[in-house]
Amino acid sequence: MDGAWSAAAVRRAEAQLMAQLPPGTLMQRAAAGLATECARILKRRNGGVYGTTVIVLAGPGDNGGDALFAAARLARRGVRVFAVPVMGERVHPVAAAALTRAGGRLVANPPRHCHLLLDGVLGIGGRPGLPGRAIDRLAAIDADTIVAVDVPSGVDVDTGAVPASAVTADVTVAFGSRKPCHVLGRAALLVGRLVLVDIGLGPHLDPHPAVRVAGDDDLAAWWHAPGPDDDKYTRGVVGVAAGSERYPGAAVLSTSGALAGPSGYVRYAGTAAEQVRRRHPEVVCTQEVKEAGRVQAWLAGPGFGTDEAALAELRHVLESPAPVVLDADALTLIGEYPSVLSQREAPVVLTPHDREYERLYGSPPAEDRGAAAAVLAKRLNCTVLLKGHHTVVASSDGEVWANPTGRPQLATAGSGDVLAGFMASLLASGMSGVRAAVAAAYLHGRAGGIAGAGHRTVTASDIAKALPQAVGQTLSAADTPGKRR
Ligand SMILES: NC(=O)C1=CN([C@@H]2O[C@H](COP(=O)(O)OP(=O)(O)OC[C@H]3O[C@@H](n4cnc5c(N)ncnc54)[C@H](O)[C@@H]3O)[C@@H](O)[C@H]2O)[C@@H](O)CC1
Ligand SMILES: Nc1ncnc2c1ncn2[C@@H]1O[C@H](COP(=O)(O)OP(=O)(O)O)[C@@H](O)[C@H]1O
Ligand SMILES: [K+]
Repeated sequence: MDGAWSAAAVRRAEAQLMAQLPPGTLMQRAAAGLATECARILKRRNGGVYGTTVIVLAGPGDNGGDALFAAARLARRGVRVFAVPVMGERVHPVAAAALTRAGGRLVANPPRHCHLLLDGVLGIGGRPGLPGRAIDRLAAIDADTIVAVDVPSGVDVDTGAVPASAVTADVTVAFGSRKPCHVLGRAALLVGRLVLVDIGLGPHLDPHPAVRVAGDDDLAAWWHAPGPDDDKYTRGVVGVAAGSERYPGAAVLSTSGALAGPSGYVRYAGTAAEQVRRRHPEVVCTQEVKEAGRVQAWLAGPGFGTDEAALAELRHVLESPAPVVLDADALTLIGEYPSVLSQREAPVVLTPHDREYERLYGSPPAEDRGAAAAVLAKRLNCTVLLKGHHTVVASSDGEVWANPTGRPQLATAGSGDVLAGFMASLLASGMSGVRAAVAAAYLHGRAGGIAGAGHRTVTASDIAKALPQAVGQTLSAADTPGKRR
């Protein structure tokens, strides 16, 4: 499991590491990694490093120091470097001297164009928002590539919120570890491509990051691959209560998602039985939840309606001792009748988008989306998967995960139905609520990538079709492909 660490946690780790090293070592490691990445970008875009132009926006702290030391390394390779102090004249004095010694210049008025702009305004010591001079400079300079040093300046490092102006980077070179702003909220959209530079912080970081980020190895360790003694029941039976006469498609799509998961049997209960059977002959269909028989997990809600009949079906699902995923109309019903959840003991995963979140919580999610998911999870004693460009999962005891695989093509009608069906299958196979939510978002995002490769348009059906390949790719990429049950 990877993760993102808060500014305070990074500082604690840095303090431990710095105590073992000669002064300035860490900053030199950071600057060396940053200069290497800048040189790579300049070579790729301009065929070489020599003779290119780099502008540094330099703040007063160590973030500016990193940028200036890196720029000094570039200046020694023949890059024309112009550094602009953006908070009065305050800049890291030792780094500024190193830059001038290497032939770079500190200027108030840089050229209008540069091949690469280094954003060294603010790092983990920054409060949200940019100083005025930095905003003016960013607007006036035409840069081929903007590289943010550690974080895009102006973002809220610990939450990913962007309450005021901030830099939009093409590449962010982060030191030691990810920070929450790299993976959460609007800030994550300003990061561009993230490059991590190892400065030796790893062993000193708290084992519990502020935000967890799953990878292929986690998915493989959690995945329940069938063993020789398994049958379709022992692999888990998933029940899908979705669709209505008006929205039969939601039933078809959520059963598509469920069929792509690891469980051995999919039951469908609802009025779209005919359409589901026609599209998926392997699904066993009934008209009502009560007739469906035993399952190891339920999904309820997509295209379900919010009338009396839907509420009654939701109650039947919640009476079952099996874990459930509640999506779409089921979330609206929970918002209206929160008491239907009160007797629940088995795990519940809620999968709201922002409008559904508002129905459940009473106000839209805060810009700190990790905290927003966590407060709702705590209040309702459920796992919450808060959808968005960077989907977040929170457990009721405050564990927060950010999904690293999403992409905008996933924003297509019915995509959430596929996600919810797939998640219910993971739950039925025996995964915990949090893992099922994290794993479903991860593989759904990856399936979107497979379906949308080469800029192809993507439909929800395409995502469902790509899910088995996403699973295959993920398990093959990991060291240990799937555990036996
Ligand atoms: N501590 C270390 O050993 C290392 C730190 N590194 C770098 O150091 C950075 C952190 O440096 P600092 O702690 O000096 O902090 P910053 O460089 O982030 O800047 C802090 C300064 O900016 C001012 N400031 C903060 N927010 C502002 C705002 N919105 N508007 C105007 N002024 C604002 C503060 O008052 C303070 O003077 C990291 O992000 C990283 O780039 C790296 O060199 C790796 C090693
Ligand atoms: N801009 C975006 N970038 C990446 N993923 C997105 C974006 N917008 C939405 N998504 C994802 O697309 C899916 C949409 O689900 P949902 O809103 O429930 O759609 P529907 O109700 O039509 O099925 C979610 O997985 C969500 O995280
Ligand atoms: K920065």
